Amino acid sequence: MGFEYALVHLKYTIPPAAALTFLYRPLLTRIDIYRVAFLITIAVVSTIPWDSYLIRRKIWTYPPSVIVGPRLFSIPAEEIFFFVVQTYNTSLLYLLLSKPTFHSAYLVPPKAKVRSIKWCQGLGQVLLAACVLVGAYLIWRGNEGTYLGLILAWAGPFALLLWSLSSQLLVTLPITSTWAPILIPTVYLWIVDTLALRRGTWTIESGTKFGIHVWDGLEIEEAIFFLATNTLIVFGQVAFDHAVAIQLTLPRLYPHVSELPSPTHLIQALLASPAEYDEDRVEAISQAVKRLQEKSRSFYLASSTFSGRLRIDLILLYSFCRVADDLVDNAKSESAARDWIRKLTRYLDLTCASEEAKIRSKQPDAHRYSTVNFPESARSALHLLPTHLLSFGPLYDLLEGFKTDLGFHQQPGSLMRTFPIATSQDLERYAARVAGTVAELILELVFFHSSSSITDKRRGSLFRAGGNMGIALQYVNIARDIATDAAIGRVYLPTSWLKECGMVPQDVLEDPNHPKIDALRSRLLDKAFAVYDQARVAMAQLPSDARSPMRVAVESYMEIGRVLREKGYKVKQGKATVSKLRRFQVAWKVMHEE
Ligand SMILES: CC(C)=CCC/C(C)=C/CC/C(C)=C/CC/C(C)=C/[C@@H]1[C@@H](COP(=O)(O)OP(=O)(O)O)[C@]1(C)CC/C=C(\C)CC/C=C(\C)CCC=C(C)C
Repeated sequence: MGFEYALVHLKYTIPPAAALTFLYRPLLTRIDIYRVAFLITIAVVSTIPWDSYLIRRKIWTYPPSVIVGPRLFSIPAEEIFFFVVQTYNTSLLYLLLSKPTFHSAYLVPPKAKVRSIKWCQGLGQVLLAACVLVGAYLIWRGNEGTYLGLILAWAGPFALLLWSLSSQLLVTLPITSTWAPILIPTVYLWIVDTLALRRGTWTIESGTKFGIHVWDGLEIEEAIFFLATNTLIVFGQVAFDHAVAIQLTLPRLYPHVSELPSPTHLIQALLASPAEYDEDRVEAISQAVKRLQEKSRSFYLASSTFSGRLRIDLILLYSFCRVADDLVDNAKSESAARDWIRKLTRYLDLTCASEEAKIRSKQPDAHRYSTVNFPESARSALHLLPTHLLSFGPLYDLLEGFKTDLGFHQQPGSLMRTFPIATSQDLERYAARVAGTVAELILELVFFHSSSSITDKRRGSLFRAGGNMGIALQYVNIARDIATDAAIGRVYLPTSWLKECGMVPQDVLEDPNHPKIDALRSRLLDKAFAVYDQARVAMAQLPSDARSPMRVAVESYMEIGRVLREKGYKVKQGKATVSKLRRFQVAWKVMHEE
């Protein structure tokens, strides 16, 4: 009896497990626990017969003096623990690194890459099938190829199966979701293995190995073993994400998705023919994520903390708001902008009419109308707005808010500009319309998708607080954009505030960085933080599954306001920016506060 193998765990496998648990804990959901437990079970069950065979054939051995004693099918308890802890560590690293990845966007290959992806998929299948055959041959031949043969013949079929089911994602996902979680633990375990072999904690017997070393002390078979097992774990996790993404993204095929889908349902989803997918929906979701990633780093980061269908619907809501705002903002003239608002209103009218008539088959009139009246790049954002879950009131109010922006346009033939934000009340009304409404829409999605029930009274108070929070965010937005808004002839600082400093809106257009304007920016930020401080208390009443992600969304935007209050902040494309590291720190702090 000895503790040498147990010490390997104490020194090298348990500390990373503890560190990864600490890092991932605030993001951990029930489905994460389920998937890790599921994979550990498969790893243990599939490895026991194989490992037991290896030990009985004395391909690898453990001197009795290094293990505590208990064995299962000849496998020391420490070894069984190894299967568990390795699967746990690699899975958690995968979950951590792939958190920002939105798997729904990868279900259909980009049209330009279809051929090269198909080629990679085929090549992968050929290589993995070749591994299985080579493995079988080496076992049949016996002697020094036996250990490698046993690794290839055991891991190869699992890898081939998982690759065949999920290569579409494995080929297209960012390497942070594939190669990184495979290679980081593999190299780490190579180092641990080298140390253990050198100390004699476990021994690979000669006669069944090639005797080739990757580096001094690391047998080629051991290197391949750890690479193969980590590959299987990551392939398994990707296949899980793939199956869940198919279910979540395609409500027509999967109207109801269980929070913890059974293995049968997961396999059925993976086996569903891609020909059945709603390709337009997948394509539109990919466009929406791209739009979010390009246009709002704060909400993009926040979106990765939401899960399930709520995450998809929030991204679709963002996409609609962004497209509508851009159509109006980028219009060449006031009348063109007014025309976009009229068209957007008409589109909502038609959608609302079909919603009321319970025509869910893609609202034919609205669809036809958008095809004729909107640019192609905007259409999918309109079509996929989850109107069946939203009230139309806030959507119309949002468009009403955009009308305020039209007040800034210069009248044709006149040098005079008008400035519609005359008082603090005008500012508040404007912010309530363009951002309070957005908060209401977000909350409707949260309430719909949440698993916990919530009373009407609480809903009402959350809507009120949410509306105020939207106002706070909009104040921050205005404080950040004083210079960029001035460049397009807009001044959202109330004219009455400017007057108190002896200024008129025209002065802001001419010199948006004037010291007096800095003072007004501070005044606006004080107002923003006062509203935020009051509204924030209500966030504790949000459904528990959405509470932290909602806090991340709010805090990462309010952080822009905190940056603006600091001297010498960094400006990118005319706007104050929050560094990536700082945004992560904010999200991290919020998630840990729970
Ligand atoms: C996580 C995720 C994907 C969230 C989606 C959030 C969403 C739907 C945002 C809509 C953004 C948008 C384009 C709206 C159009 C009107 C507009 C411009 C509003 C301003 C947003 C700023 O976006 P951005 O900086 O990209 O804009 P510009 O570059 O200046 O064009 C706003 C500042 C409004 C944002 C308001 C909210 C997100 C509401 C916040 C309130 C809550 C989350 C509720 C909190 C709940 C309680 C109970 C307090």
